[in-house]
Amino acid sequence: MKWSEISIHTTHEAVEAISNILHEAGAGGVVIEDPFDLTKERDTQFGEIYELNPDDYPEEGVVIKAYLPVNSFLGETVEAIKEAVNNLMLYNIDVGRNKVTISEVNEEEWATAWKKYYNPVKISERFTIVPTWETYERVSTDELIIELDPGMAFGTGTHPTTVMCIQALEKCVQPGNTVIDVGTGSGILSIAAAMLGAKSVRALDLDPVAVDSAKLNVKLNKVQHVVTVAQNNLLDHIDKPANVIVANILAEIILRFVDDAYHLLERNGYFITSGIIQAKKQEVKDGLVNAGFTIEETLTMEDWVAFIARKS
Ligand SMILES: C[S@@+](CC[C@H](N)C(=O)[O-])C[C@H]1O[C@@H](n2cnc3c(N)ncnc32)[C@H](O)[C@@H]1O
Repeated sequence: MKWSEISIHTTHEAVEAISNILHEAGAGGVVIEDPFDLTKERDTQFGEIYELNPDDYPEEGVVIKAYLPVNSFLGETVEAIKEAVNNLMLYNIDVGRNKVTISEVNEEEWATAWKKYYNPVKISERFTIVPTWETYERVSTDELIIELDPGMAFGTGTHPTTVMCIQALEKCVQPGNTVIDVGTGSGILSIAAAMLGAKSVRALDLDPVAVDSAKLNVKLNKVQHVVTVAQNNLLDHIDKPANVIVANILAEIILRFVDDAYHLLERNGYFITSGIIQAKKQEVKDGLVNAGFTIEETLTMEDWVAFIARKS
């Protein structure tokens, strides 16, 4: 298996939390390079003093390194790590420089390197995701094919959190529905909703890279007459009601807008939430129920959880 090294330059204060995030993201081994180690008295069990190479250590702060398997959702894993580290600021943890670098495959190569691990994949009853650079023959007449060039945005379609959202959309979206996709990334969920017959879909993301990528993929799949893509923070300033709201974002972020989602939904509307790790399952469930939702279904895949909640 091929590994990619992720390195995060941060503070002593954030070491434990970031190490946990890396472990949760599936990192194989975490290495901490702390300049304090250079000045510590050290000797081996045989009494020899051994030396560390100062070039391996940062002048200030700490560098945490971890190794991630190179697979079709390496991009998503790195994005999710960055997002989780940024979120530490919400808990008043000083993350310092918070400089994230990826090596082994460098950043430019990385944009294309993962392509060879990314093939057409059937991810639900009806949907198959096909990378733009692959040719694919439709297997059955009712198969829905999403062509995708995720670039550097999250959403190759193969990540468990995305797969569960698409499966949930298949159950919830009725022809003629209006849909809002919060944190659209590559636009994949909005495209899926349009292909399921939604009459209008709003695809929102805070990250301009995601907005550009979603616009490109929406055109590629010829659903631009249904899907509008815009830069937006969660549901801020959105006032048109919807039948379905879908959000594949981290638990902490979902909890910030459950009330907004409840108010924007039509009666009997669905709120599909994903991106939730097992440890946060109960907290999100409580948040949804407290806002007034009924949990219709809980989906799980690997260590991830998704909810289909309904406004009655
Ligand atoms: C895990 S990705 C999901 C991408 C895609 N929807 C999928 O399911 O594959 C989460 C996305 O949420 C976006 N995001 C994070 N915080 C946000 C916010 N406050 N408002 C809007 N989008 C946000 C990120 O930029 C990222 O593209």
